[in-house]
Amino acid sequence: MAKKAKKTRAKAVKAKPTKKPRSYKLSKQNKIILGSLLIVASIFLTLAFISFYFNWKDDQSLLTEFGERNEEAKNLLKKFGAQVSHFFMYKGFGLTSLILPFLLCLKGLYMFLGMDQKGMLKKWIWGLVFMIWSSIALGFAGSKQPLLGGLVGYEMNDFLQDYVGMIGVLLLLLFGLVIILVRLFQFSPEDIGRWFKNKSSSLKTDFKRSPKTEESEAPMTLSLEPEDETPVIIDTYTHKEDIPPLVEEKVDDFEVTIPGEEESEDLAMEVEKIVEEKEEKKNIADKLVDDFGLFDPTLELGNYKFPTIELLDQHGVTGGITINQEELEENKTKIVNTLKNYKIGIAQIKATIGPTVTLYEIVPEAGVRISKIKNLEDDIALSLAALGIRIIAPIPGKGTIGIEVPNKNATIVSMRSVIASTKFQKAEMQLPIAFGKTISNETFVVDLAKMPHLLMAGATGQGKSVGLNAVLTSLLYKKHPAEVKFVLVDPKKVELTLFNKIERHFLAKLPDSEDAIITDNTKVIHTLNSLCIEMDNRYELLKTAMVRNIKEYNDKFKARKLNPNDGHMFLPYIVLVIDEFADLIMTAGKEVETPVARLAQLARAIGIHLIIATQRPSVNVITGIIKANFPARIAFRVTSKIDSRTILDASGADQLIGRGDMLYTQGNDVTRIQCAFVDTPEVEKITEYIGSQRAYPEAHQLPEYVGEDSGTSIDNNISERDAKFREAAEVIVIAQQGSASLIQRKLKLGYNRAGRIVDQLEAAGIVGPFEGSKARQVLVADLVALEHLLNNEI
Ligand SMILES: Nc1ncnc2c1ncn2[C@@H]1O[C@H](COP(=O)(O)OP(=O)(O)OP(=O)(O)O)[C@@H](O)[C@H]1O
Repeated sequence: MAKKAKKTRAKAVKAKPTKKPRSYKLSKQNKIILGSLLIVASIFLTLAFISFYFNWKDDQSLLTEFGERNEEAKNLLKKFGAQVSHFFMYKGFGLTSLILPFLLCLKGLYMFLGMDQKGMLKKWIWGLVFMIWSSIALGFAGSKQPLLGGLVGYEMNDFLQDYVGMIGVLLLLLFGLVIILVRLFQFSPEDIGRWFKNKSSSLKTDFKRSPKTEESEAPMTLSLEPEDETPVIIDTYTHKEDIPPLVEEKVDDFEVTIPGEEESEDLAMEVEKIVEEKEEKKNIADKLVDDFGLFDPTLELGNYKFPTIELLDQHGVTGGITINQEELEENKTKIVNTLKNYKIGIAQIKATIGPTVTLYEIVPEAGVRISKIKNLEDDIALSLAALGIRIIAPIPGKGTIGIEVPNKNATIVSMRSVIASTKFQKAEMQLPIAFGKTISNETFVVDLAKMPHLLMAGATGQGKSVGLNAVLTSLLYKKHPAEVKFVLVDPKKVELTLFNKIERHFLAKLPDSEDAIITDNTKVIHTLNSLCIEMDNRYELLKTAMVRNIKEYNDKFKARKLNPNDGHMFLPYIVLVIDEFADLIMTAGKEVETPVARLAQLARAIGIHLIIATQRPSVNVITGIIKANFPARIAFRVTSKIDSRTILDASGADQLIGRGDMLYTQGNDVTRIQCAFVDTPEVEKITEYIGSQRAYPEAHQLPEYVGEDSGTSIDNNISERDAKFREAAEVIVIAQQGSASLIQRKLKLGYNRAGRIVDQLEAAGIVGPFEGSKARQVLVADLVALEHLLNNEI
């Protein structure tokens, strides 16, 4: 109420005719009087100051005896002059105090002549700045002459010298000079050029001017007046008789000087300098960033602590790989001898020791065929009496042949060592993953966002689950809950359950589902379709933001260039992990394959990345379309060469030794890596550590997906009816035509779903049975009857 009353009062005030503000403008006469007073004062001060400069020592003693009439001051303006000058020159600004009477005189002249005083305040401000600057400059130049810079100049100079020294003061003064030249005198390098140009051209015209032209044409001179902000005036009058008398008050913006009789030949043209309008360089986004800083997505869980390295265990021996010299020598001799038996000479041999295998690089003698060595793989394996020998002939980009021989004592690469490695800690990647260590014992870190999806395969018990845990652990150690969300699909129901603890931090789920970790096949289909919707939504957001990928989008959002009121938000990466993909394909087939393929094809730019693991890498599981969209693949040990080819498009995975020994490819090169080992208790500790911290109110919500399969076929189960059942019934009853295509059109549904609804309508007794090409009969006459029927059902 009070507000309302206030508003009406405000309106009433508004409605009143606005009072004219009182004008404090001086009359012309008063302006002349005040102007002359200022001019007189300025002359008085100038004379007093100049006279003080020469007589100040003599008049010093009189300053305290102002009332004494017998004492006479030497100052031209006597005692008063001496007092005032002492105040301004001695105690004030020294010689530069003369600027003060100059400014007074300027103001007085403007008033006296009734000139437009626009810009006068600016002149005063800059005049005073100039006075202070020159007082310091004079104080600096002549510190022994107190009257040069006055007390102000002396003290300020002294103060500055204490802090920045002599050179510092000099530099500051130079900088001040530049400011004054630019702001007060509007000085710019072009001005000098223009001034010289004008000078020379006016000289030229002076010389060239003939008496005839003088009569007919008035010469134009350009003069630059920096201070005035009035537009350019071009005086184009050619005859002095034509010049109309100008009333000064009326032409506020113009300064026109009417030339006298003898000046008519030099009719001046003033060119006003145009002062560029100030450009507003900062837009709203920059201002918001200035005020609030960049948007910080992690702010909601600002106190979130990343898991510590102590949560991970040091497996196996500490202090890296131990080199067994004997083993090395033995293997070398065996390789050399075996090759010698087949008449292959070796020019050079070099060993690189890795955690599980040692790579022997050989350079064969000239003329040896590479294929010959490749064919000896089994023979070499036999002579070395070892499993898991792999021959790489030639090693890409090296021109040597590699023979990988497993070490007798494999070293476990613990997750702790790879997480603690500088390479991982300093990785500037969007989704960094530390897989393990390469054969040359380097930590292998890749960016999942660049892969952009990962296919993982390997026979049972070879390290897939550990590999998945390594991937998830890497992300947990590097990413804030606001930056990444996991969608975990685990048909085995046991592998990923530990991650339940971080549901409200890191997991994403469907709106109405209880468990964040998906174990049931129909839910998987819903989730995959929901992710497709999320993908489409995100593309829409990217389109409106006019960016090409999630990184650019988030950067733009952080820079506050996207308005949350328009639906924009910070987009976390979504990592979809599917364990036992074969199992899903076997049970759900196309319904799983289609959304997975769609996501794999399109989701890379909007930050949804897929990791799919399978035990059975057969072609009906890893179909062509999936394979084509998963360039990054990992193969743990598989049982056959065919499986190896299915995953890697190359053999080799069948030669691995298991227990985390894996091959990674992201295109052509295949890298052998020992996967980092992270045990279940470690994962438990990490998830507990994260889970015990403050979390979001709920897991990240994926968009709702209403499956076309909702509802069951013919049985009349009310609770399982499609959400659109009632609407569809109404459409059918109104149209009195029982066809699925009508429902499809009116309710914008898919064919399958519409068909299922018709089945449910039949079960409910609303439409009759299927009648071939004819539409079904509608058994309910009108909406009232329909209402009655449906209410009775309940
Ligand atoms: N990187 C590794 N380093 C050392 N040992 C490993 C590594 N990865 C796996 N292992 C060993 O192999 C065992 C089986 O690994 P894991 O459970 O990951 O196999 P899997 O491929 O997931 O099997 P399944 O498909 O049957 O679930 C582990 O218990 C562990 O002892």
